[in-house]
Amino acid sequence: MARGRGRGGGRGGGRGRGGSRGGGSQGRSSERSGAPAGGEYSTQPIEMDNKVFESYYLGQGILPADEWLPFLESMRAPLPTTFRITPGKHTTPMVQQEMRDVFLPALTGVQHEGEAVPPPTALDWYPHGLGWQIDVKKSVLRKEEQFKKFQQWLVHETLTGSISRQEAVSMIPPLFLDVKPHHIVMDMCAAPGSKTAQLIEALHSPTSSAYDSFDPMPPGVIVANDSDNKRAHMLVHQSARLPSPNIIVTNCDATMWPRVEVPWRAEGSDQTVSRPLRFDRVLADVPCSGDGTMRKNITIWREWRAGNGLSLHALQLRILLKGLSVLRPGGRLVYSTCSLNPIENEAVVSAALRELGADPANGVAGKLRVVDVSDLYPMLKRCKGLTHWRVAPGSGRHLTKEEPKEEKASTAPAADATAPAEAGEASAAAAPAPGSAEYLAALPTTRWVESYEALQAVDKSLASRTPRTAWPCGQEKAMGLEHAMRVYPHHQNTGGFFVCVLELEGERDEEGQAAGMIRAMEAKDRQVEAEAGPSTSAELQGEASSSAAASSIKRALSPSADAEEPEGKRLREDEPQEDAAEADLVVADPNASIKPDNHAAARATRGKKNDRDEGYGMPGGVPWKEDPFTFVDWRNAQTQSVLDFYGVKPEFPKHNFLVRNLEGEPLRTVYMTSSSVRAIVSSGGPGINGHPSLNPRKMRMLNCGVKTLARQEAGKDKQLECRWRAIADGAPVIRPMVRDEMIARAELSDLAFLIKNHYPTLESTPDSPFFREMRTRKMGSYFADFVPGEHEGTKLSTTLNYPVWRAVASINLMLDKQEKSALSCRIFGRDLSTETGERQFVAHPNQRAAMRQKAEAAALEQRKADELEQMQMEMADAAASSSAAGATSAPAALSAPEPAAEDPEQAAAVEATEAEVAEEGQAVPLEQSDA
Ligand SMILES: C[S@@+](CC[C@H](N)C(=O)[O-])C[C@H]1O[C@@H](n2cnc3c(N)ncnc32)[C@H](O)[C@@H]1O
Repeated sequence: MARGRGRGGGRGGGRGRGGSRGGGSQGRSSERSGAPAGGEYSTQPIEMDNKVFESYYLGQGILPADEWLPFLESMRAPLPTTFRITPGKHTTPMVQQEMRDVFLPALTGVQHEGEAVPPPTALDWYPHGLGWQIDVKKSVLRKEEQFKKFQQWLVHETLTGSISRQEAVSMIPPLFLDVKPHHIVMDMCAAPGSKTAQLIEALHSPTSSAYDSFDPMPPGVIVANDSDNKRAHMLVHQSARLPSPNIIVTNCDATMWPRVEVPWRAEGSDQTVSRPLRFDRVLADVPCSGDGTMRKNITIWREWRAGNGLSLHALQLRILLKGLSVLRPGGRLVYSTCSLNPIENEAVVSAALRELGADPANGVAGKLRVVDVSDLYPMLKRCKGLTHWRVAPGSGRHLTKEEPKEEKASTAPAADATAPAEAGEASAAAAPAPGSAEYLAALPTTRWVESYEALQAVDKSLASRTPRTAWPCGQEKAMGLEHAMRVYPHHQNTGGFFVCVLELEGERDEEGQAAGMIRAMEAKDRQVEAEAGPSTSAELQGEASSSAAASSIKRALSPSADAEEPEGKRLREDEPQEDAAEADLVVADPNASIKPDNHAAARATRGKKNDRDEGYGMPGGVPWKEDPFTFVDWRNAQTQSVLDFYGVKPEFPKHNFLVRNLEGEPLRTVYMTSSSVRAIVSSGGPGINGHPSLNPRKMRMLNCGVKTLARQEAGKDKQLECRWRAIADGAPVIRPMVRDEMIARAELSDLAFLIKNHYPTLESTPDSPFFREMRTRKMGSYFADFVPGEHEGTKLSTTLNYPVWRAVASINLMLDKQEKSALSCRIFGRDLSTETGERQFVAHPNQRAAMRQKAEAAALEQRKADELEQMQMEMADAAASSSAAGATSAPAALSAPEPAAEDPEQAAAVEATEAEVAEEGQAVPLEQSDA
């Protein structure tokens, strides 16, 4: 079971108002309601009180006794909203500055109904001051103007990927994973993707928040996986917020992660070998009972029982062991849960350590060690991992004798929470009661069973259903389990979390796994190019008449028959349903939709129809039906037109263009991947059912790379040399590798004009050097560098780069409306494109989907009308010329209609569609994660 809905989750909402519902629990019920197991929403207030929970954790001794009450109090308080500013984007300094210089002062000293409202605070342990927290009531957010504005900013910047809303504790595991740009990283249970976002950020901007530290295409790879198909698609949306050529999204049961073969070449060698993919870093943020999220998922209060954690232990261990099996020697794995239960935490790690040979009693360290990271992030308050815990496998009276009431206090926490406390040991003197004696006496009895053998003796059937590894082996201290970290809510006003950093024995591998894969791909590319011999693009243009290309063009013109753009399809089908409170700071819990996935492994085995079926299962019951992932032959005429027009430098990765059709033909959208991603995607042997390679199928790949080029229709007057327009997402990757003439220097005033005016005609543009220059250019895609400067009292202090489209008679900044509006507000303090200056963003996914569909339908209609008009004109031309020449052949236009002309109106329609698609791709707000 995953944390959240099902047995124990729900949607977080407003602040509990303390309506009491019996049981003397004044102030412990919440008007927040939650979804019960059946999925129906309850309007009943939920009691934030569970005596079984208290009895269990007091018995586990997870905290010193004097911390028990503050802990409980904190667990009942609403969780503050936390967010991170995305590092390394060129907008990062602006967003940081807005937070520090605009919002922080505006939100300081605010009074609401006579009470002081606390201002936002920076998370002192989060690097570069990028993490923030705000702890105010919903009523304040709704009523106070400053907070309303702040909230809008937060939602808008989240939609554009400049901010990620994420629970503070969820930010911890990726920090300790210590991802470097050359690492191949696996996020085993990644959805909805808040930690994946951090991993992507770390790969591209490892050491600093500054844009100059940003590497648009580092050597490494992030594989983001989730077994739940719908949730895995959330990862596709998530990765679209932070576009990267280095990402692969997969939909596997992590316990069944396949053997993936990749080409690899050692430094200095001239031999490429095929070897299994190994990861430098693995994040195992496993499904868990989620009781560390009770401040947000209040239904867990009602549903909590000891068995929830116990039933997940085996799955968690299997995921961890699989993660370790794909980790390279010397590699690092971070195991984490948002559960406080040692059965899901220390017990899982202890079992893995033993599985990998740790036997401290006999002086054997084993191949795996728990890393002491106590010197890292010292401002982060955390407790040591437990070295002893107890197991309560059931509630039957036969399991243990009822403890005498006076001994009940023995289950209260010991002063040293990490010290072993024998089951049933009476230590009342050392354990001050968390409340009165009566309070303790009223707690229900937890049936602790001392050992697996003791359980077998009293209940064989229960023993057969209980994992032996749930019990400690007694060597936990020697195995270093106290180096694990427990984060408790009352220490820093957060949720609860468990994090353990593990490293496999092995040589330090400074270069990482990606380097050998990239060497292998480069060697292959050199060989392919040498074999092909020198080829001019003029020669290659002739190949465009091949039948594959012709049929592809036809498909491109007939979108309904086109299998491309699977994402668009998915966006509609898998739109995450979020509640109406989405635009509020406290957003719906993404894990509310997690269902238990205990049987994923079994389903996966059943899903294998025969030995030739490399699909290996159907997580979530969904078969793998993805369009092929095919790299485009660099000699393809379309690719050549791109290489020629953009005048790419020798280092341009011309072999790394990827499309989603079998023919490898660029039709509408072309993706770019890193060479390391290409090594993974294009390998594993020949695919089946015509798929070019086996790995994507084995990995149940959903998506990879970054959208980089979009097809633009040629104008009537055939001015368009290259039909491929740079997309903003992929622009940072290709911009550094195009000829200088493709990049035009522009001023802040030019940016203001382009924001204000949508597809302005060239005649209407100001007489600035940038627009003068653009008027002389051929129709096509260019990059504008907006350099630091001033305009009407506004200052730009960093260079911004965006693609622009030079149409026949107009020009446009190629940013979607939402992004343009955010940019304008950051720089000019208002949206210059609207009369009111209000921000323009669409927070709700259903609205976004509707808008996108409308724009697509309008563009399609427009295109059909244009095609018809074009065909009629050409037929008329052909008829005129054939009658003039006395010829009888059919008009050429009948067999190959020319695409419609590009004029400002049509360009605007296409751009609107593109904008909506782009918007859709980026627009899923980064949920306040579970994580
Ligand atoms: C705790 S959530 C992960 C949160 C995520 N790491 C984040 O930061 O956004 C656990 C995830 O594990 C997934 N899951 C459950 N069983 C799985 C399995 N056998 N293999 C892979 N993923 C699994 C669930 O679908 C769920 O999305």
